[in-house]
Amino acid sequence: MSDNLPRNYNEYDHVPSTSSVNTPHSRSPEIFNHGSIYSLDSTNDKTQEITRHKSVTPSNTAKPSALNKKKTSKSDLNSSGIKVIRCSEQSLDNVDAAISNAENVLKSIEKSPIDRNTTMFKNLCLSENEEVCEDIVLTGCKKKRKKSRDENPSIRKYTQKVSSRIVNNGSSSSKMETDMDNININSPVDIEEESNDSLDSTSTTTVVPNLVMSTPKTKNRVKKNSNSLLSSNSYRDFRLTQSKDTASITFPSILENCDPAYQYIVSDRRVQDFIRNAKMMEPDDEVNAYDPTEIEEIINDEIILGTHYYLVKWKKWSRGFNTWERYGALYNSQKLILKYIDNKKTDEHVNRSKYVNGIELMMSRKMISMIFEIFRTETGLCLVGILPEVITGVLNSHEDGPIRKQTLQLHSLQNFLTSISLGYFRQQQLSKLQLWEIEINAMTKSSQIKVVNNMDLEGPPDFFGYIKDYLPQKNIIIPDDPPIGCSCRRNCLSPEECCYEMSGCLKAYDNNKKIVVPPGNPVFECNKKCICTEACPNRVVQLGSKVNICIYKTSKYGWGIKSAQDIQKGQFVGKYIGEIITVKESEQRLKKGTSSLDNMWNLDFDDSQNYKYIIDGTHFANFTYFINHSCDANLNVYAVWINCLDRNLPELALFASRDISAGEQLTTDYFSRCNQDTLKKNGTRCQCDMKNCQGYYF
Ligand SMILES: C[S@@+](CC[C@H](N)C(=O)[O-])C[C@H]1O[C@@H](n2cnc3c(N)ncnc32)[C@H](O)[C@@H]1O
Repeated sequence: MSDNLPRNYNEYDHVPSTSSVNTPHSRSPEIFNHGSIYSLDSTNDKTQEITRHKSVTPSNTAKPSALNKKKTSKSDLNSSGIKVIRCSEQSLDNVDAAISNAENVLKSIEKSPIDRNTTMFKNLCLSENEEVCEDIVLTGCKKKRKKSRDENPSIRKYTQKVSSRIVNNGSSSSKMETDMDNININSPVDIEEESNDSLDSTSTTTVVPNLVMSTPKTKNRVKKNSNSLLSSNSYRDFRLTQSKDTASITFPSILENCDPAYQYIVSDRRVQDFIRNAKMMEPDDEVNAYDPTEIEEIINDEIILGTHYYLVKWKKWSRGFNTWERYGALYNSQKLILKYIDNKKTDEHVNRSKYVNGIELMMSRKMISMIFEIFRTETGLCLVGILPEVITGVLNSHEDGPIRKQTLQLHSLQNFLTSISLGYFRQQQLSKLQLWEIEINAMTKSSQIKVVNNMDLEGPPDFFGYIKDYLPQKNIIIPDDPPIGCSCRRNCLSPEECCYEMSGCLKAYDNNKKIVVPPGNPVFECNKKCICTEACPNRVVQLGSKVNICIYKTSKYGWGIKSAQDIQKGQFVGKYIGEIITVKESEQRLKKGTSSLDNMWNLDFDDSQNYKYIIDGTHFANFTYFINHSCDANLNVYAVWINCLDRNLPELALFASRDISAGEQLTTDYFSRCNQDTLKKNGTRCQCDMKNCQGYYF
C-alpha cells in the first residue's frame, strides 16, 4: 500500500462514500427523526481485542534457536558457533550426489528457466529431513489467571515472538490440559504441505473463546505425523474443544519452527561467504537494471572484493527480503543512492542498525527470482529437505581435489546453497503466515480465514492491526442501546411492525437471510430490544459472516481475498471496519500521509454534505481491508443499522451481488463509493482486466 499513499489531500471528496449507495427513493429512516435517539447517554463499552502484525524483529531473526543451542556441546562448536560434523564415507558419497544434483539443477535453470518441474528439487533432496526436524508441541493448558477486560490492552502488538496474546477472556479449567496435550505443530515440511489445503466449508463454526497464547517455555519432542495445529483439521478440533476454558498454547518462535538444517545453513559463516561470492558470478547488468520505482529505500552499503554493493529494501517486500545489489543493477536508481549517501552522512548509525537482522539474503533479487521460480509448482511452492551433516560434507568437500574440480564444485555450491537459503526463508514465511492465520481466526467468530501466499516470499503484511469491530477514536461514542425494538410474532415471520417498517424502510432480507433490496437501501435489522431470536430472518449482519474466505497474494495487485466456498447471491460476506474518526482527523491524517485514501470510507449515507465520521482502515481493519477493486465487482455495500441507531454510524456490510464460485476473487467497485466528477483527473490505473474495465479507478 505504500505506493498508494494519499494524493493531494484536497481530493478529499474522493473518500469512499456511503451516500452514493443511497438511491433517490430511499430516505432516512423515520426512527432517525426521533431526536431523543441522538441524545442517548450510552457509553461505548466495547473493549475489543486487536492483534497487530509487525514484521519479524531483528533480534528474533538473528538469534540462533534454543533448539540448536541445546543440541550443541561446547567442544563441537566452530568459530561461528555451529556444530561441525565430520564426514563419514557415506556422507562423502552424499556430497558427490549433492554436487552432481546441484549441477543438474544449474543446467536445468540455464536450459529452461521457466521450467518449474518439481522433480528437479526432489532430486536435490538428498534425504528425508523427518529425522532431524524437531516437532514443536503445544505445552497443553496451564491454568492461567483469568484476565478481566480492563486488564486487556485494547491494542496489542503482534511480534514474531508471539508474546502473551490474549484472544479472549474466560475462566480456566483443568479440562483443557488433556485436550491440549494432543495438539502440536508439526515440522515445517508438514506445514508446507498443509498450506495448500483448501478450507472446508462444512467446518465447525465454534469459536475459541478463551485462549492465551504465549512464548515457548518448554519444548517436547513429539511423534512424527502427529496432528498439526496449523492444519485446518486440528485447528478445527482445537476450536471445538476449547469452548469455555482458558488455554495456554506455546508457540514456537519463527526460527524454532524452521528445519534445523536450514538454520544451520544460513547461520554458518562459510555458507554466508559462499552465497556472498555467488554475487560475483552475475554480470554487471546495466541494461537490465532494476526499475527504481520498485525500490523503497537503499539502506546500507558494503564493498566486497572490490565491488560496491547496496542493501535494498523493496517495495511491498518485508525487510527480511532486503537484498544486496551491485551498483550496475542500480544504474537507474542514482537518486536513491544519492539519498542514501545523504542520509548516511547525517544518521549513519541509525540507518545501519535499523534493518540489519543478521540473515539478510546475501544475494541479488534477480538470483532470488530465478531460484524462486524453481520452487514454484502448480499447487504452490516446494521446499528442499536436507540434513545438516550433508551440508557440512558439501562444505568440506571443496577443499580437496584439483583446482578445476574445486571451481566447478564451488559454482554448484553457490547455487545449491542459495536455493537452500531460499527454502529457509520460505519456511520462515510459512510460519509467519500460519501464526497470523491463527491470530485472525481466533478473532473471527463464525467463519474460517485461510492465509496463502504462493506468489512470492512475503510474509503477512506489515503494520496491520486485525480487529473485529469498529475502533472508535477516543472521543467518539458508538451508542449500543436502541430505544425501541419490535414484537413481531413467529420470529418476525409474521411481521406486524418490524424494525424496518418502523424506520420507514423496505424489508431487506428474504426468509433465507439473503439481501433482496438493491444497493442504496438502508437496512434495519432487529436489535437487542426486539423479542425475536437469532433465527429471525431480519438478523444477519449482527450474527457475523458464515463465509469461509482466503486472504491470498494475487499476481497483479498485492493481497486480495477470494472465496473458499460457493457463495449465493445476496449472502452476507463481511463488514468493512476500521477506526472511526472524525472528518477533521481524517483530513489531518491524509495531510500528514499517515493514512491512505484507499482505505477510507465516508459514513455519509444520510447526508453527503454534513457527515461526521469516516472509517479509516489504514491501520486497523479485518480481512475486508484486502478487497481489491473490479469494474465488474461481485460484492455490494450496504449501510446497516442494528443496535446503534445513530444515523451517522451505520455498519458497512458487504453482500454477494451474484452467485460466486469457490476460488473467485471477491471485489467491490471502488467507483460506487466516490465522487464521480473528478475521477478521470485523479484515477489510478485499474488492472482488473474485466471486459467492461474503465481503465482506472478513483
Ligand atoms: C484497499 S487496498 C486492497 C489490498 C491491496 N491489494 C494490498 O495488497 O494491500 C487497495 C490497493 O490495492 C491495489 N488495487 C486494488 N484494486 C486494484 C485494481 N483493480 N487495479 C490495480 N490495483 C488495485 C491498489 O494498490 C490499491 O491501492
